[in-house]
Amino acid sequence: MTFIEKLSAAWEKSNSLLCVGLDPDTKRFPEYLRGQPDSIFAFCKNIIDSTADLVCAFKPQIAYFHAARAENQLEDICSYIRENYPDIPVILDAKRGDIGATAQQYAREVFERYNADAVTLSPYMGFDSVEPYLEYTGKGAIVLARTSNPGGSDLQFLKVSESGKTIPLYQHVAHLVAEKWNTHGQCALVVGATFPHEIAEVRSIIGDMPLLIPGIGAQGGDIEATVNAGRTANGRGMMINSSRAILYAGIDQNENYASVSRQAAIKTRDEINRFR
Ligand SMILES: O=c1ccn([C@@H]2O[C@H](COP(=O)(O)O)[C@@H](O)[C@H]2O)c(=O)[nH]1
Repeated sequence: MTFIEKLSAAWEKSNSLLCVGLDPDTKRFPEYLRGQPDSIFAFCKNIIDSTADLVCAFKPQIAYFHAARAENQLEDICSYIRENYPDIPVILDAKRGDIGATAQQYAREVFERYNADAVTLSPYMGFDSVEPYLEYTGKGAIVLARTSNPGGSDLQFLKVSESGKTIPLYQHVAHLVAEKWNTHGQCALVVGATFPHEIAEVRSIIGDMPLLIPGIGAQGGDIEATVNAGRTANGRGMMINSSRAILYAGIDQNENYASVSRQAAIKTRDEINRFR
């Protein structure tokens, strides 16, 4: 099954557009897990088990695993999801971008070592930096267009000329991905929930291509405006990510933290669904 087929089936089965982000910050772990071996795996496993029926995807953020020298635990988490929740796509948030030869190695890492269904990519180095990921023909390539952080405007709002028109760079990226880079139909784009106007602009360029939308929850993005701007005609088309607001909702509850995370995920899913 390709990434897009798996995502479509997950939207259908879960009736959810929520993507839970796995950003395990050991400093924020509940007391009982701190200092335990493999605490990152244990923390994420509990979150996964308590939210799996509420999500259309999980998105591990690779930086948290690298910083803690915990790549082996990332491998275990990706395997755990595949074995126990085979219908849920795993998006590895790595924001890769490098020359082709190096990109080949990164693509091996994400698709062979971690066996993720999709990866996030920076478009800054152009098509040959993205191509090695596209060669894994059933896997997803999710390209940054308009990121959720304020500093994204430094570059993404620069005006470029395309077909005689002047448009912001993030729109040019959306055109490139939709019209040229989507060689196997497995591409998607990242647009932040903190910029609903830009979500609508990108949606008008890319048709029904999926959007990965981080920025609700801890970053304060507006769920109603996000859904109104990004949904497709069938009320889908989005993986709306929340990480910290779900992961750490209940850390003061110690062993019960994951049940509080579940409540936070239910609330977020339901709020998203209210506006679909
Ligand atoms: O534009 C972007 C692209 C990726 N991210 C990532 O999403 C999550 C957001 O975490 P929250 O705790 O829900 O704020 C995190 O992994 C980022 O690296 C993003 O925020 N913005």
